Amino acid sequence: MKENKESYKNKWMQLPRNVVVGHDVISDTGKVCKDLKLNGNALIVAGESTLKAAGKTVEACLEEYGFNVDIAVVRSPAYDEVKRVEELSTEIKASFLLGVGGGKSIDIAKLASTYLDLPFISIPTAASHDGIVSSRASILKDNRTVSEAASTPIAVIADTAIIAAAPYRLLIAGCGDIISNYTAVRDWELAHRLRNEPFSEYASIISKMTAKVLIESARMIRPGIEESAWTVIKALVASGVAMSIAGSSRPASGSEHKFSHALDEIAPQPALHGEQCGVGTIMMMYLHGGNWQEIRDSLITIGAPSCAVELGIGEEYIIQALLNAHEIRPERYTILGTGLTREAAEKVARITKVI
Ligand SMILES: NC(=O)C1=CN([C@@H]2O[C@H](COP(=O)(O)OP(=O)(O)OC[C@H]3O[C@@H](n4cnc5c(N)ncnc54)[C@H](O)[C@@H]3O)[C@@H](O)[C@H]2O)C=CC1
Ligand SMILES: O=C(CO)COP(=O)(O)O
Ligand SMILES: [Zn+2]
Repeated sequence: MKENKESYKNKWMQLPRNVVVGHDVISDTGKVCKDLKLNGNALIVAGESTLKAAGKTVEACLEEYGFNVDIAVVRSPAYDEVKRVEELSTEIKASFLLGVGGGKSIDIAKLASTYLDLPFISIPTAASHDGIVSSRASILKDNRTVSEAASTPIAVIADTAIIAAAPYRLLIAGCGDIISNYTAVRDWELAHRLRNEPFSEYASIISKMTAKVLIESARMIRPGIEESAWTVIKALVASGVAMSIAGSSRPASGSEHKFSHALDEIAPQPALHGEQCGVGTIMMMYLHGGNWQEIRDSLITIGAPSCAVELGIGEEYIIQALLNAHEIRPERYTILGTGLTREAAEKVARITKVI
């Protein structure tokens, strides 16, 4: 019986073909696209500030190689933005998309290209998250973050000069997103033991290794230094590869991410994704009975937030997010189980000095 063409797509490990990292690699964008045999019309998907930081350069480099280029400026990673990008892509008969910016721009471009079945190129302008190469997109649906399967970029172009020049806070956020892999993998192992959830040794080892290497190099992560950008980008790429191998965000998203997503829903001014995940990791590592002090010390060494005050979020929102967290993606079992009591939430936040 001829297997349904679509079925293999639930089993594949989709990885990017070319990952280009280095000083001024952005000027190779046209060549990278030509080498990938891409032709025709390109659609750049970027935010306001990332259009200035890199989008206009990408446009010029593509036009130099004969591509027609259009630009979509996006704001929040919501479905209506994805829809708008899809419609524009269809209107201009785009043959490929390029996500230029932080995680939100990249996710919107990633998901729109998935729906359109078009090639997608990821051009991070900051090392702030590990969605750079992943086969996932985290999109807002009714104010709740949902993680969707998406097409892995066919190429990643990470210009370390641009990334090093981005606000240092973004690099620190990327470190937080990587360090969070420690508790994400512990949650995954727990779900495998308690619920026989499918588990990938390879993906979990790669994911833990990114956090270990980053923590060991915490002292050399500094603002404005391309070497630091390189170190974090390599970790983010490896973490994204772990997600692609697992075919889910499990290696990089557990209870600490549920906490961050819960904060996004209730905090008046959420902090950056990676900053919230870092603080969540401290508390979830405590719940796991692990070395939460090491996590906290590493975040402090890097200069990342380690408490509510440094996140700029009130204590009550931290407690409430801890109480709500288990309801985010309830099918994903973590150390939060069926939820914390208020006493337990206050205790973990106090003992770990988050509040
Ligand atoms: N798909 C996946 O596997 C993953 C997705 N994510 C998603 O990514 C998002 C978080 O990404 P972030 O980058 O933290 O948020 P973001 O996309 O909102 O970017 C943060 C801010 O940095 C600015 N920025 C980026 N590059 C800049 C530059 N070079 N110069 C000046 N400003 C610059 C952006 O304009 C934005 O204001 C969340 O929505 C999260 O859910 C996070 C991890 C994995
Ligand atoms: O942020 C991510 C990994 O760092 C993606 O995780 P989610 O699947 O929770 O959106
Ligand atoms: Zn994350």
